Amino acid sequence: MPVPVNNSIITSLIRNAGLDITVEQITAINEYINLLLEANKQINLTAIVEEGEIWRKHVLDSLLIFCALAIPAGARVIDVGTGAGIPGFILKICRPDIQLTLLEAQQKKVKFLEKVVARMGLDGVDCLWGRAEEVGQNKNYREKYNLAVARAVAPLNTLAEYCLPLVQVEGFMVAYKGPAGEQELVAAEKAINLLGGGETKIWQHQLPEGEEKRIFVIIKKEKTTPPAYPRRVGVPAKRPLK
Ligand SMILES: C[S@@+](CC[C@H](N)C(=O)[O-])C[C@H]1O[C@@H](n2cnc3c(N)ncnc32)[C@H](O)[C@@H]1O
Repeated sequence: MPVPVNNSIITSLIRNAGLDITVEQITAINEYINLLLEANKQINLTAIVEEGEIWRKHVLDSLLIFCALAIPAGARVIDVGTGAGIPGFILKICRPDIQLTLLEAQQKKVKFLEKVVARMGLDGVDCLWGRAEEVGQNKNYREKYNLAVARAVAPLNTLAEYCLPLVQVEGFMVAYKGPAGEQELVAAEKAINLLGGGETKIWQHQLPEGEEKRIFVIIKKEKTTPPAYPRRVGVPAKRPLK
């Protein structure tokens, strides 16, 4: 069992970023972290295993979206390439009103996601095993979300092809990026436009202590995505739109 990080340290870490968190939410996130670290002994879910670093680099980073974008009550949110459920689970714990889909290509990770949902009794979470290229062509998911988020999945031009087909017109996609986020946005501008994206914004923040630069690329969907996108599995990564 990991040594719990002091609640007041967590609270000040999060408050210093302009956010708030309740004791109940800290407890729920700790429960998730314990499940994550336990499962990580069997399957590779996270390279970060020190609890304070999990709070800083996974939890705080996930929560920063609340500074970058107002997410409407009851929003339908999809986390594309969620891995162990980051940022999706963290957002759901802090905003239980959202309807969350966790999309992940690796079945063993989806089994972990399902275990977390069952153990923590989370409502309104759908764990979906699949590839974004296929799910984006499925009428049950295509253009059904107010918000698509993705962290550490693909360069922005590929990621836009994974995410934008899932977002309804007037909705948003948010890509969690590091320092290369701005350059990736320049390289992805044509792809974003072709896929129905419109206005784009950058919101940035330095994580405390390590001071890693975090860039959030926020893309508003303004037109329907043409039916040809997303292309077949593997094509958006092999031949990114230019
Ligand atoms: C580096 S992990 C990041 C996981 C998590 N988002 C995070 O920030 O910790 C990338 C995940 O995206 C998944 N992935 C990559 N391409 C995908 C696709 N086309 N459709 C669905 N999942 C995908 C991988 O299986 C992997 O679990």
